[in-house]
Amino acid sequence: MPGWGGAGRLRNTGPVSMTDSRRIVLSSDHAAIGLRQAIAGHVAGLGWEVVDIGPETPESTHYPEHGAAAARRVASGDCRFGIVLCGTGQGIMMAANKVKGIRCGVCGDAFSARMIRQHNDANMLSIGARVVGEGLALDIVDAFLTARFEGGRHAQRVEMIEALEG
Ligand SMILES: O=C[C@H](O)[C@H](O)[C@H](O)COP(=O)(O)O
Repeated sequence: MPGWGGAGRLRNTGPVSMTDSRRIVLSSDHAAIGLRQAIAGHVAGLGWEVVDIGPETPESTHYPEHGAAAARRVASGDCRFGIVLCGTGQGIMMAANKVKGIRCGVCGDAFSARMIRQHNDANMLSIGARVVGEGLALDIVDAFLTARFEGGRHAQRVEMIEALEG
C-alpha cells in the first residue's frame, strides 16, 4: 500500500505522492557541524523543509542526545526522514536506532545510501564527517532521498526487524 498509515506509519512505499511529507530533521554532534550545515543548505535547495536541531556552536557535546532527538522527530511522524552526523557516523547511528521505529544506517557511499531505502526502508541516514568529504556526502544524501522502498520480499524482512523491537 502506498504512503503512510496504520502499522506502516513509518513505512514509505509506492510512487511519490503530492501528500508525502518533505520535512526532514538534521542533527549532529560537534564533529560534524560544518558538514551538517552544508547538507542542510543542499537539502533545502532540493525543496525539503529542513528542521535543523543543531547544535550551532563547536563545544564538545554528546552524540547520543542529538541522535535520539532527531530520531524522536522521525518516530513521531513530525519528520519523514532524518539525517544525523558525528565523527564516524557510528555513534549517532547507534543512538538513533535505539528509538522505536527507527531504521538508520551509516553510509560512506551512494550505493549503500540508495540500498538502505530500497531494501531496508531506512528512515534515517547517518554520515561520518571525519570519514567523507562534502562532495561525497551530498551524493550520499541525494541517493538516500531519491530512492524508494521496493516492498515485496523486503517488506517482510523489515517487518521482522520491527518484530525485534518488541
Ligand atoms: O561515534 C562517535 C563520533 O565519531 C563522535 O563524533 C566522536 O567520538 C567524538 O570524538 P571527540 O569527542 O574526540 O571529538
